Amino acid sequence: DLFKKVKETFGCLDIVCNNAGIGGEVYPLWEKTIDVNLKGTTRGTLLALEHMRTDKGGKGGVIINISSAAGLNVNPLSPVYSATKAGIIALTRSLAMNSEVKSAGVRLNVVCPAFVDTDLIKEINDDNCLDVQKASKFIEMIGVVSKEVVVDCFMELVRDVNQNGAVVKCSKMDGTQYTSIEVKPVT
Ligand SMILES: NC(=O)c1ccc[n+]([C@@H]2O[C@H](COP(=O)([O-])OP(=O)(O)OC[C@H]3O[C@@H](n4cnc5c(N)ncnc54)[C@H](O)[C@@H]3O)[C@@H](O)[C@H]2O)c1
Ligand SMILES: CCCCC/C=C\C=C\[C@H](O)C/C=C\C/C=C\CCCC(=O)O
Repeated sequence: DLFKKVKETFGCLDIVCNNAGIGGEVYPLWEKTIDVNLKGTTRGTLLALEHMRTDKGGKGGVIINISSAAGLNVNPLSPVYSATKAGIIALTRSLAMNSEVKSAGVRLNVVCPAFVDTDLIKEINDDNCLDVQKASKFIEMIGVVSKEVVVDCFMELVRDVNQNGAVVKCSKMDGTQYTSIEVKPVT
């Protein structure tokens, strides 16, 4: 598998980004959206952890998952997509706050971009959006950030060893913001 090959080639696996994602709101595409976005990211995260945890022979590291502002806010035009992205935030934060994962030297953070200048928003259609006309107006209102803004945010979360469980939103309108969600400590 890919992670094994990385370890053989470079000696360890220390940075993983789960980025793959699609939009799809009609049957059977909405089920594929859950499979790719939520199940794919979950599978990638759990597998990466197995290879990175110091208590399992890894050297520690950081996992960055790509969610969306649609996972933080509501998105009436693509509710299934939005649900998958909310799930990614919950998965990432929960694992980041797990004491065994923390002790094993792995950090997990999540990036939540609003609209970004990529193929995903160029391909908005009746299959992945409940109202394409409204979506175009919505995108115009929210604005579109460049890929570089998202990459900068990603790199900051990789480099800053103090960041664990961070949820960072980047949007044209509000810039890059660390969100704060109350955590009730589990005893
Ligand atoms: N573009 C945006 O406005 C925006 C905003 C917020 C979050 N995101 C998220 O950013 C991530 C990247 O998307 P993007 O905007 O670059 O769009 P994109 O369509 O350009 O890229 C998506 C990538 O996912 C890959 N992919 C899709 N299904 C896959 C599968 N089953 N297995 C492996 N790879 C698969 C594609 O090959 C493609 O490279 C996604 O998770 C997306 O939800 C995008
Ligand atoms: C609107 C239809 C989107 C269809 C799915 C395709 C692309 C999705 C791209 C992004 O992930 C959507 C991101 C953000 C939109 C949702 C909410 C915006 C909230 C803005 C804010 O909180 O500042």
